[in-house]
Amino acid sequence: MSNDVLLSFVGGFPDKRSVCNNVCESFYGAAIDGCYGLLNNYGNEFERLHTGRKTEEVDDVTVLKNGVEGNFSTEDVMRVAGKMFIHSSRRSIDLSFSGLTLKETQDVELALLLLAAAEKVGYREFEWIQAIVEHVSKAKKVHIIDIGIKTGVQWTVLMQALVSRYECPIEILKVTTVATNEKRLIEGTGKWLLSFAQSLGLPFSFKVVVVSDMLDLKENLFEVDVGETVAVYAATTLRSMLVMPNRFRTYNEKGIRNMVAAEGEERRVRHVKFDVWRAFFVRYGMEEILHTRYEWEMLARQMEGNSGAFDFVKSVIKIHQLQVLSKLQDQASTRFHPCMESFDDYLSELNESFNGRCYNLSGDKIKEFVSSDAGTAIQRIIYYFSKVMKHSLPVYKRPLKAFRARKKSIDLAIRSRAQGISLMQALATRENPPIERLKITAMGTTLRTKMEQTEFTRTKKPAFKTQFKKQQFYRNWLHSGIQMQAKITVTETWLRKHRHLYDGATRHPFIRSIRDGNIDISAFKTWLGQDYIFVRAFVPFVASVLTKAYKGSDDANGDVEVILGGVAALHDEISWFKKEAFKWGVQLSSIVPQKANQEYCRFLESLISPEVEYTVAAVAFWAIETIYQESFAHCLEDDSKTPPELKETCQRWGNESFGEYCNSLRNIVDRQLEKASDDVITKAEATLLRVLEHEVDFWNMSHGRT
Ligand SMILES: Cc1ncc(CN)c(N)n1
Repeated sequence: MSNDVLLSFVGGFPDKRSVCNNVCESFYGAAIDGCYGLLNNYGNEFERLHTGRKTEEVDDVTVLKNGVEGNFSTEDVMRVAGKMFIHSSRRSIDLSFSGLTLKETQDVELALLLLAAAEKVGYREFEWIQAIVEHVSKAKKVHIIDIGIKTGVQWTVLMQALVSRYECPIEILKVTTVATNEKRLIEGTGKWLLSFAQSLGLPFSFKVVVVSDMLDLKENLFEVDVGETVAVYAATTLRSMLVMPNRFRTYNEKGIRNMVAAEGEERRVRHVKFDVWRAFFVRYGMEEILHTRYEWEMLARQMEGNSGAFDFVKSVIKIHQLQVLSKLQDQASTRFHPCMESFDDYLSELNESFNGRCYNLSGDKIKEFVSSDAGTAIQRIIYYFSKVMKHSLPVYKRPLKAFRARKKSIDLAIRSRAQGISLMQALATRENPPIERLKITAMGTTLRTKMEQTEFTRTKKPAFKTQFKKQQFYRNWLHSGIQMQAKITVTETWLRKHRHLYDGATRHPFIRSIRDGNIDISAFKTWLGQDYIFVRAFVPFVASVLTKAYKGSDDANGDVEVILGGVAALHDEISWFKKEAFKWGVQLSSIVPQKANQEYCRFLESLISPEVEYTVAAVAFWAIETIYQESFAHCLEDDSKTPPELKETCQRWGNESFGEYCNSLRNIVDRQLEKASDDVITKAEATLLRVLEHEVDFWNMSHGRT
């Protein structure tokens, strides 16, 4: 098959792609992966579709029989089904007029079922991440080699799980990805992941290995350190290799042939039954995961709770098995390859492994399929697995969809806390477009109290394990609804959006010099004197906010009390400045306010005006206090080297109760913003930006910079 043909194969899904946009990208990609082996022999037909030549013949299934009456091979079945599948969104093909016999028609229908079911495999990504989570549960240094990273959103799930681990705190997560092109895009992914990891406090590193060709990949390109647990993830690789058939073949076919087809010396791997497939998956770096408790034990347990996840992961394997089977059947034509002689054994082993555990296909139904004489073995297995896959319920479907949604406001039904948290964090760190609101609706009748208690906040509990225990309740949950809302607040959105500026204000070199213990004391004294002047100007401003709160808020939420506390604390603060100035020999009465300070004080004064809305003034107040809180708290972190004589200063703003006070201010602000007009929200955001700029200027001034 030529490159072009493969390209045209990818391009053969235009309608569905345009409908589903990004959400379906992996979906169809996976379908392509999964069906590749089944479809890759039908290049001529796909080529015709792609190039526009003979497209009219699509409906003419008899043509596809190549005129060989009564000799409709598996290949023919898959070719017709593949074509119908691609065109199914445009128009249906009525097989009754195709010249196919009833049996041939049934075969095509079965194959169509398989293709339709294969679509579902796209959501496997998250299942595999979950498997990785299990696999690295004892590892302190985790190194993910992601061959073909995309948005990277799947790693947020892993990050969340790693930081939630109690027993075995994670030391570092490394992600290395491979790029042949799109390096810039990948670096963007890396930046985003880094900021996500930072938001979780997770040590993280991201590296891109650039190769001009996938075949150049060598182990030593990945800087694997001693003690690292490495997981290789290649969710999208196969798909991308469709446009590079030689690569695909190298990865795919050699493995298959070697394991199941080669004989004598050539045959290096001798496995039978499941081992064949396990070995096959080693080629994709998946064996370890699929072998673990997760695959064979934990997932089996889930099945008792009627989870579709089990079917789902299995189905991924089975799809690939089908590829092999179809190849084998083609190669051996009348009988299966020696290693597959026990094909019926294989089926009955499958039967055993599913029996009693598989939700929809347990017991009689399995027996019915597996032991019936209907059709050929391959038809039975196609039918069997397509049914299995039909019932798969990929639990991460919605979060993934939601993350990729370009909307600013997302409303979705979600079923577990783990997903909720990951999604929230992923959304919170998403830059384009910044999320404004996430509304989560949980449905249920049983476990109502449990659901109501579910906080969508960071948790120390391993979220992934509990998630599946709950699955047995899903069906009940769906009967009636209770609502929970986990909002992304306006302030959160702003801080995300203006992260750079915010970090500039809270991690300024002046602050870092305190934290690193190399502060120039004269700079500190400058700051002390200037800030005393600032705080004096701050008093009337805070008083004006208090007045506005009294007039402007319904006070049901105690705004006035919180702000009054702030006013009262300023009295103490001014006394502290005097004492501290005395200690450092700073003559407060002779301090002349510098330009940056003057401008900041003027800005404060402008906010005192009654024309400035309470909400706008409150935003400024919250931001001013919070920037100091975050800055000085940074100097008190465990690894800081803040000089002892400056600790008290840092404590003043960096202490926890000041932090709580800032949180109360933030709640006030968010409540106000919630009901504010667009105009006020716009003004408030502009005010926040101005505060951030003034703060940076203030640090610059103290630090001796202009
Ligand atoms: C410049 C400045 N910004 C904020 C704070 C904290 N009230 C302060 N004292 N000085």
